[in-house]
Amino acid sequence: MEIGNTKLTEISKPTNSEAQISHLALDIGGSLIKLVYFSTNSVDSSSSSNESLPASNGDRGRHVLEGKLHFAKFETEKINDCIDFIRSKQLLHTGPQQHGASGSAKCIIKATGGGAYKFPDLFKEKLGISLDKADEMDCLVAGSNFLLKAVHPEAFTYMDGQKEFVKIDHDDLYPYLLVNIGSGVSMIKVDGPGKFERVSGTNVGGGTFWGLGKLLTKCKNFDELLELSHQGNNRVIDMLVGDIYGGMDYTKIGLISTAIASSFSKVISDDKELKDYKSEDISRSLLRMISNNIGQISYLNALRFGLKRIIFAGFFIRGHADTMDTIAVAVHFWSKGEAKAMFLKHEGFLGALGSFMSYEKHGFDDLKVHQSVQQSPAGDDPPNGELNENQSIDCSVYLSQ
Ligand SMILES: Nc1ncnc2c1ncn2[C@@H]1O[C@H](COP(=O)(O)OP(=O)(O)OP(=O)(O)O)[C@@H](O)[C@H]1O
Ligand SMILES: CC(C)(CO)[C@@H](O)C(=O)NCCC(=O)O
Repeated sequence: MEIGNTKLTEISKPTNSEAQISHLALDIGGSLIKLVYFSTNSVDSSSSSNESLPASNGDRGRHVLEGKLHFAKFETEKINDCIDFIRSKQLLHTGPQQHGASGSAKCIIKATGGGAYKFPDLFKEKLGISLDKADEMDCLVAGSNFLLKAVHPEAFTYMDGQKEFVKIDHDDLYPYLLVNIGSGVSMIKVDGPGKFERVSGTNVGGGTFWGLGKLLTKCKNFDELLELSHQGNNRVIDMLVGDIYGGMDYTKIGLISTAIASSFSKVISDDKELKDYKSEDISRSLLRMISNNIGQISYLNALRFGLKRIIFAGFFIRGHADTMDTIAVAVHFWSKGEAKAMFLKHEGFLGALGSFMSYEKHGFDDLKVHQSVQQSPAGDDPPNGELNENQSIDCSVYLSQ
C-alpha cells in the first residue's frame, strides 16, 4: 500500500554487505529528541528483480529498497549524545543531498519540533548539516495516519489490564482526535490525510509529571519515577470520595467511594512533611492526577466535535499500564462508554515519522515510500510483555527512475 510520496535523492549503492543507513529525520521536542532512519541491505535496479515485493503495475521500473525503519530517542538536554549517535552510525553518509549536486553538496535533514528552530546552528557546527523544518502538527498527523493505516499490530485499547490490538478499517479511520502527550499536550481533530485542526491543548502534560515528580521525590530519571508509581498507593496522598462521605459512595452523582475527589488533598490535614511521604505514593498520585486530567480534557474535546475515537500518543505514555488505564477509564467514565481511548505502539515517534515522510514536499527525485509494513519480528511483543516502541518496522522504499 502506498502511504506517502517521498522525494529524496537516490542512495548510493552499498559497497559491502553492511546495512546502508539513510533518510534520517528528526523530531526535536522540549524533552526528547526522536530519530527515525531507514536502513537497507539490498539496492535493486528495478522492482522486477525483487520478487518479494508486490509488483503492482505502477511499481514497474522503479528502484526498490527493502529495509527497516529504525527508531531512537535522546533527552533534549543531552543533545550532544544525539549528535554523537548520528556521527557514530554514519547516518549522514548516505543521506539526502541537494538535487543535481555532487557528493560534496550541502546535507539537508528534515527536522520538526521546536528544536528545529532552536538548534540549527548546533547541527551545522557539529555535523555540517542544515535542518529543513517541517511543521510539528503536520508531522504528528502524518505519522499518526501512517501508523494507523500501514502498521499492524499498532493501535490498541487498554481496559482492566488487558491490551487488545485493533485492526483499523481504512475507510473508517476519520475523523478522530489525536492527543499527543509530550512535554505539553496537543489535541488535534484529524479529518483526513493532511486535513486537521489543532482544537485544544494543555500545559499540564508529561513535562509537568516529570517536573513535579523531580521536585517532590528523589528520582533522578523519568523511568525511575514511572516505575515507582507501580508500587505506590495514591490513597495516602489523594482525598477520596469515601474520605469525605464517611466511607460511602455518592451514588446519586455516580461517584464510588474509591474515586479521587481531590488530588493531593489528604496531605493538607496530615501533620507531615514531604520527607514523611513515600516517593512511590507521590509518584502514583501525580501520575493519576495528570493522566486523569488529560483523559477528561480529551473527552470534552471529543464531545465538542462528536468524535468517538481518541488516539493517545507521545512519550509520556511509555506503554505504562497505570497511565493507559487511568486515561482509558477517564474517557470511558466521562463518555459513559461512548468514546474509546486507543494507544499506539510507536507512541512517541509520530512527529519523527511525519518528518521522515515530509521529504516528499521538499525533495528532489521522485522517490516513493511504499510502506507495506510488518512488525519485526512478526508482530510479537517482547517476552516481558512490555510494549517496545523502539521496535523497527520492515518496509520497502520505491524510487522512481
Ligand atoms: N527518558 C525520558 N526523559 C524525559 N522525559 C521522558 C523520558 N521518557 C519519557 N518521558 C516523558 O515524555 C515526555 C516527552 O514526550 P515527547 O517526546 O512526546 O514530547 P516532546 O516532543 O519532548 O515535547 P513537546 O512536543 O511538548 O515539545 C516528557 O515530558 C516525559 O513526561
Ligand atoms: C508547544 C508544543 C506544541 C510544543 O511541542 C506543546 O508543548 C504543546 O502543545 N503544549 C501545550 C500548549 C497549550 O496548548 O497550552
